[in-house]
Amino acid sequence: MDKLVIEGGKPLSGTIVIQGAKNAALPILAASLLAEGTITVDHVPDLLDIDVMLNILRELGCRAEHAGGTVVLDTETAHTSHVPESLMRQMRSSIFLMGPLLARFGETQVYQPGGCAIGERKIDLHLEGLKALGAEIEEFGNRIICRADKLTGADIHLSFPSVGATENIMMAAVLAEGRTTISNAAREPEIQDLQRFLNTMGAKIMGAGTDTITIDGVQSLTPCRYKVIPDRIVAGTIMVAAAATRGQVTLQNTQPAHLSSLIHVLRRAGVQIIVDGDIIKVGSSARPRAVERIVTSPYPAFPTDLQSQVMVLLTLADGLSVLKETIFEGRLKHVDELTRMGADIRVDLNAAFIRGVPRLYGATVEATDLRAGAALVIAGLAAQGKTVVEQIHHIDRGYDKIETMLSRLGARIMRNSPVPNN
Ligand SMILES: CC(=O)N[C@H]1[C@@H](OP(=O)(O)OP(=O)(O)OC[C@H]2O[C@@H](n3ccc(=O)[nH]c3=O)[C@H](O)[C@@H]2O)O[C@H](CO)[C@@H](O)[C@@H]1O
Ligand SMILES: C=C(OP(=O)(O)O)C(=O)O
Repeated sequence: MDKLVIEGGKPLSGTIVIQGAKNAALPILAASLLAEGTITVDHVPDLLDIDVMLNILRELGCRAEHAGGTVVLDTETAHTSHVPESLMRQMRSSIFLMGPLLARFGETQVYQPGGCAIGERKIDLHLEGLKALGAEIEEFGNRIICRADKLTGADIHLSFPSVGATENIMMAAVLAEGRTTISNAAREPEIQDLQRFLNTMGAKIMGAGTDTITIDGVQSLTPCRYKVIPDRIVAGTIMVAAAATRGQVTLQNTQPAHLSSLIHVLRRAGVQIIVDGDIIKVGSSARPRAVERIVTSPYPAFPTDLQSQVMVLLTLADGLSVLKETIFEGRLKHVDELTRMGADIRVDLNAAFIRGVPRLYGATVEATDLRAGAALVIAGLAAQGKTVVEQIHHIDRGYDKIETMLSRLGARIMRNSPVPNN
């Protein structure tokens, strides 16, 4: 099992180019099945989850290559709509295959998806949406069979603006007959990216980024070349790491508008942030200030995917901060690990009360999920002494060689080996 070894206490400094977004690339790769031919997707990060998605697509009969950040995918040869259980269980995003496979083959057999243990993560809204479009769905334990001779547009109201359900319904509705309207849709930037990708292939979708998305069904889609948006969560992770180590970092290839809620929180904590086009400069030399109340909520509010990273900054702040997690009921597992590093955090239901301490101390800690792992890496960078982060396959799901990225910013971090003395 790989580990990250970090010698903390060195401010991050330098310039970094932000990778393409995992959460945009994954649905885009699944949606490629809706067109038959060669699709090229640029700026696809080199991640475990992307490998799993490409393996599933290969298993379905597609040809897929991923080199130099570009995926070339031939979907014409896809010949089955059955996804093996072992692959489904490797990540949550395998569920994105359901909508496109149903639309293309008129039937699909999938399984309950896997993924990080951050909460129950039901898929009822995905299934209800597909049923509204005309699918018949049968569940046999973990196994789900969806069939539809024909998909027909429908008005679908989501009781919660689920990102994945919005995307799955969009993908299924693209080739349906007539108009589909999704109300209370999720508004995340990755949904806008999916709309742009599908429209580039000839779909007629409007409204992504608002809470009402309208999809006018078309007969077929044409393969295209497309570039994925920058990863706002990776950018946010680096911004917090820069602030927590009291460093100076310039981030290139960002979309600052996607990071407004984080920028607001960091400024409240006293971190200097300069935005210039697609560049964000983050600088901090003093102890951060506590932030009274941060609540994770659907976009454009503060993202759950940055909750654990920001918590690390607040463990070092002057005063008492409160951070409330409202999206996933099991996403505070990093608290115990941060406590091992000297943090003073009390959890009451879904709220963390964080009393800042002057410093954290290196320890051996375990990544319990993707973003919790990223948070522990930030804690290790800011801490005094050596930190070992275990179970880092979680981190590899979402960060393209995190140790290389951080080493370029001067961090003393190595995979599986003693840290260098730079
Ligand atoms: C690949 C991807 O894009 N992942 C992101 C996506 O996950 P994902 O698409 O899984 O997140 P959702 O927005 O669907 O889930 C949010 C909440 O809705 C609940 N829910 C969801 C679907 C459903 O059918 N029934 C139901 O009850 C979930 O249990 C959770 O409590 O959005 C999350 C919330 O911003 C992010 O943390 C993930 O990084
Ligand atoms: C929870 C996340 O991803 P997934 O939905 O793929 O598990 C994440 O990116 O933080």
